[in-house]
Amino acid sequence: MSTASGSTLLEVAGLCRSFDGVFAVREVDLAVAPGELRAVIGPNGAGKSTLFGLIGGQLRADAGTVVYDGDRIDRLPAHRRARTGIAVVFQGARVFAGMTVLENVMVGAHADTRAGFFSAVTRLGRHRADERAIAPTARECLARTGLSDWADRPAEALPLGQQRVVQVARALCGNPRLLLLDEPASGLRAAEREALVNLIAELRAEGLTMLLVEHDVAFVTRLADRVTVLDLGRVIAEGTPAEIRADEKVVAAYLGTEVPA
Ligand SMILES: Nc1ncnc2c1ncn2[C@@H]1O[C@H](COP(=O)(O)OP(=O)(O)OP(=O)(O)O)[C@@H](O)[C@H]1O
Repeated sequence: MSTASGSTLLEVAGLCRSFDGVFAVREVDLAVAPGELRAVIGPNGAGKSTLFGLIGGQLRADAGTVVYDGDRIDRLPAHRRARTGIAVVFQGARVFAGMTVLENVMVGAHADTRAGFFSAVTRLGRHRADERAIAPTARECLARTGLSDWADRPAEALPLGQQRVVQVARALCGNPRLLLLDEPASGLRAAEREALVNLIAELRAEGLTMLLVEHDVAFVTRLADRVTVLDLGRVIAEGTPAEIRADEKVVAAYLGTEVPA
């Protein structure tokens, strides 16, 4: 099937997923243009991570479609979606201990899924020819993310903020056209968040299409072209950051947690 127009890279329609009979994601529609940075926000339990998994392929939809670059991908396993050019940075993902920063990033060229990372880790070192081919790309990704000086350090020795940047560099190593980020700023200190905001802004300026799932409204409203707001699994609002901040339904959904001015 080929439904996406030239102005849409990712098109989600009527997407539903329930757990134990309760909807986590309900009739969600979402269309992301090439080069767009789309944020998905919502209070705890709104369905953000579920939607993320339905797009990345870690979860299967009960109903609805996910069309990427004109093709339906909702029945594909995660590693096949990755091969089409969708890269994922998972919530709370950790670097591989016992590997350098460069090696961690090189895994991204092999790895298609979280499970795939482990086979990729064991493959690294066994296929020296592959390594020689991938290393220049990985070094480019390190340069792009400001990590070049850390290339040969043990990844687990880096501060958490830079470990998060390693995850982004690893995702970039697969040369994605769509980058999915699930709460990349969680647990980071203010200066680390600032560095991450700047990095994501640079990737946006380079034209990379991104879907950023985030609990922190202030973080995304500084970055996003458009914001989709979920509450109880449904889209309750979509618009520019300014429109979203002024939306009464959004303010009500976040009642008590304060939508920043
Ligand atoms: N694997 C699962 N099994 C059962 N219920 C689940 C599962 N995953 C999610 N849910 C439920 O689906 C709903 C949406 O959860 P989800 O994690 O997608 O929300 P979220 O917006 O990402 O929340 P948070 O901001 O707290 O991470 C919640 O009610 C959650 O309890």
